Amino acid sequence: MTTPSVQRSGPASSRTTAPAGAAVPAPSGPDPRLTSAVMADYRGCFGCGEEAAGGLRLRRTGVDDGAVTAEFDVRAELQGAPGLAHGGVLATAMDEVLGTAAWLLGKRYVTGRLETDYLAPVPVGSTVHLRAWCTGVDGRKAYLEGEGRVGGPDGPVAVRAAALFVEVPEEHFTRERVKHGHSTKERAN
Ligand SMILES: CCCCCCCCCCCCCC(=O)SCCNC(=O)CCNC(=O)[C@H](O)C(C)(C)COP(=O)(O)OP(=O)(O)OC[C@H]1O[C@@H](n2cnc3c(N)ncnc32)[C@H](O)[C@@H]1OP(=O)(O)O
Repeated sequence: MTTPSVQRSGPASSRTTAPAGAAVPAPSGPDPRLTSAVMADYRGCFGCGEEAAGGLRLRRTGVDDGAVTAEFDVRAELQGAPGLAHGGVLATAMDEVLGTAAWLLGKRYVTGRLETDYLAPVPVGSTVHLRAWCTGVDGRKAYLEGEGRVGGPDGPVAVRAAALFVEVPEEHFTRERVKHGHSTKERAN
């Protein structure tokens, strides 16, 4: 994935900045291992799942200039201050689109660190247009950045994020389910 030409108005912290010389891999699409029964089902995802009634219902829209694109509508139940999107909702949206960009690196990643800058209030009723891209991979660590704009894909940036994702084995997901008694078949029941 090539790093797109976006302007940043402030640096990520040292913990979310790729080290000099870190490779920026091309998006390879989901690794076949990610389509296992454990990893394939995101219907209940708070960020993107169509069955998560109170969730963001973020829609992935494609890849543009090396960045993953997505959008979501700020429904009334996603507000914090009256009439404005909750900051945690915007952080969740950034996590989701950054996670999608990490997914396209073809391995299993989880968020290790997420940094968010809030630049402008986001009104209820607006659509947030999101982009995320990888700035480098260093061993198990993938560095990603992203932004959310309002008023259209080229509108002003309202939220910006930088993150470190860490590659994990599939057992990362199964061992917690086993520990807490959740079955992968549970959702079908
Ligand atoms: C097309 C279809 C698409 C579908 C797409 C679906 C997309 C879904 C999108 C979903 C999106 C939502 C996504 C979500 O919400 S993921 C859910 C939220 N995240 C988690 O639950 C993760 C919880 N944390 C852990 O499990 C462990 O702590 C991890 C796995 C992260 C690391 O524990 P582990 O024992 O395995 O490894 P390690 O500790 O040796 O660390 C390894 C390296 O990483 C460095 N490090 C670690 N943490 C930090 C930190 N905070 N700042 C800076 N550095 C950090 C560390 O120094 C080390 O570096 P080095 O010493 O090697 O140099």
